[in-house]
Amino acid sequence: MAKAYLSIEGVGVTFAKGAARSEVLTGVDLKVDKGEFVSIIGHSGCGKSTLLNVVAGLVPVTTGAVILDKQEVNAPGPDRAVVFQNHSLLPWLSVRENVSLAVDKVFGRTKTAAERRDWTLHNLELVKMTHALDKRPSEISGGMKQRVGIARALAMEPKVLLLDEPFGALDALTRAHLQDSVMEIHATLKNTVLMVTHDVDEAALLSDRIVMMTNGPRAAIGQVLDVGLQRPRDRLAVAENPTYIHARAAVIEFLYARRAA
Ligand SMILES: Nc1ncnc2c1ncn2[C@@H]1O[C@H](COP(=O)(O)OP(=O)(O)OP(=O)(O)O)[C@@H](O)[C@H]1O
Repeated sequence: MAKAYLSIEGVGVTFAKGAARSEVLTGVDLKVDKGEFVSIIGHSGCGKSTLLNVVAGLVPVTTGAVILDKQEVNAPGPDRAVVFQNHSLLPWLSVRENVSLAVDKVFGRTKTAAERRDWTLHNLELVKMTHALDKRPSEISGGMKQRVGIARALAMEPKVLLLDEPFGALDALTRAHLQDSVMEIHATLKNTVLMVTHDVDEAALLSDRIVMMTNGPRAAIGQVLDVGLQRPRDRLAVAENPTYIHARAAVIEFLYARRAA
């Protein structure tokens, strides 16, 4: 059998503080193919971000391993770019500089200065932010900041894009625009994406598969749903689509009937 591109194998995480230990994740197994968009959903505090942070290399596993493209993950790296809920842009740098800093770091040896400039612009074009190149983060909206964060992550050409509730702090309309942008980018770049979300509609609209986690402590994967919706997906059209309605209902049933917090 072909090996998965990203493989989470028997991952368990226990946090220890002094004598106190809390086992947050146990026996998490998940295989993600190249180009797949996978969402992780579950009740608050079950360990979704912890799992994403393990893949990012920010939290060490207590048991098991994460293998990405045949290499074991044990530290953060540019092959796994993370976009967090609250933007992490540097306030003293412009939009362009926030992205070019990452581009220079990753491609300083392999691309010329002109290529790096073009690459920075190209990624800001992908998220429709070239109108604000010289603005600082304090001068742009929350949605725009998340767009820049996504451009910065994409510009690193990661093997996996890790999204930790990237739209969680945005109003509904901005959120919808950003979700559409992420779908367009995914259609163009065919990148591999792992996204944590609380939002059932978002998970059903964006994902190929939805990973549903059991409640913590000792959270594990309870069920994995194949969404089975054709792409490209249109948010208005899917609302009437039986496959979408079924996927949504299955996640709601898991979260609120079988795993009520
Ligand atoms: N560094 C840490 N040290 C100790 N405990 C931690 C640490 N990080 C997370 N936890 C604990 O692990 C559990 C899972 O947290 P995590 O943030 O992964 O959950 P989550 O499902 O992403 O939550 P939410 O949906 O509310 O963001 C929580 O009980 C949290 O307090």
